[in-house]
Amino acid sequence: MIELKNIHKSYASRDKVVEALAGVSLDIAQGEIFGIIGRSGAGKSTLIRMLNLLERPTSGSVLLHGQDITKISEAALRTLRHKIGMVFQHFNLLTSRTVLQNVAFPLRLAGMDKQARTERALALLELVGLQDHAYKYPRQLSGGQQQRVGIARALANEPELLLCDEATSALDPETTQSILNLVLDINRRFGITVVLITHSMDVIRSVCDRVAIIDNGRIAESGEVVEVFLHPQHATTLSLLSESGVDADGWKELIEGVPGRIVRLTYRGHSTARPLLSQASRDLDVNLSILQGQSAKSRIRPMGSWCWLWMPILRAMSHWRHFFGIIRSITRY
Ligand SMILES: Nc1ncnc2c1ncn2[C@@H]1O[C@H](COP(=O)(O)OP(=O)(O)OP(=O)(O)O)[C@@H](O)[C@H]1O
Repeated sequence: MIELKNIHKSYASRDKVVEALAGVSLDIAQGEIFGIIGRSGAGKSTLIRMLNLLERPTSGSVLLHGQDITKISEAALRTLRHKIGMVFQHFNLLTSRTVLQNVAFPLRLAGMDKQARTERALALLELVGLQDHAYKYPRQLSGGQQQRVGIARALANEPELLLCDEATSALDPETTQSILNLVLDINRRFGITVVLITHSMDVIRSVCDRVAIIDNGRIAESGEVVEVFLHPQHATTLSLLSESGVDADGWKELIEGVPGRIVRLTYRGHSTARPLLSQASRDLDVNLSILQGQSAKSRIRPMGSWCWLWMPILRAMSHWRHFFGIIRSITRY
């Protein structure tokens, strides 16, 4: 649905040029929730703003359904933006307008008559669970409620793409989860493609199908969330994972001084809950010891597990593969 091709973006400030994006290429599929994560200053906001051309690339192309939107007229771009909703970190609501007026605002800009836009805004408020707050002002709502208003407003023109720019960063963990559940629900019910940027791997794990890690204006790595969590490659990914409690690099210390073979097994999906290791130990007659392991959940399904095993006697790896069948990977150290 969206293709970014070799995007560069430079900003000239008084004494130097900052290269915010240095050759970013990405594909985002229709109907998926795509997460972009990186440290502060990595280029996330610049990147997400390329998708509706709030920022224009210095070079490179942005293709939406195959059309390069950097080349379309301003009038065509205005029409296109109606089909792209955006949710902001600090909600960006009009403080002097009621909740209902805030949600109806984009409909007014699109020329819808008053009765129709009031009906649609009320339906949207019901969708986000705020039907009883229509005539309040933003200041009378909690942060989480204000973000629900922001989401209802972003959905007003029935967008096919929803951009979430740090939409949960100003919220506490419980409210964050309820907003993420709402985003997931909207994605499932209406098939809206969602691109979200965040600092948090927990946000990525909770809702995203795929993720790109951005570092210093470049894509450090990208892929299915499960794969990136189970097989992180880049130092930034490892440190972001470690901050969210996934010590994906801890095995290096474990290996030092341990005699025998060490293998790392990863498996995913429903096999996560099966007693695979004890079964394997019995059936293959090997002794093993678990040095470290973890299992985690992504979106609504179990994401998978990994563990490092110490095995004084290690049978042929092919036996293991045959035995588990569903094992994702076996790495031998
Ligand atoms: N309008 C601008 N003028 C000059 N430099 C800019 C501008 N916008 C962004 N930058 C610079 O580009 C780089 C990337 O900024 P960007 O806001 O995209 O990062 P970010 O990953 O979203 O950071 P944060 O998580 O802190 O919001 C930074 O070095 C930033 O200072």
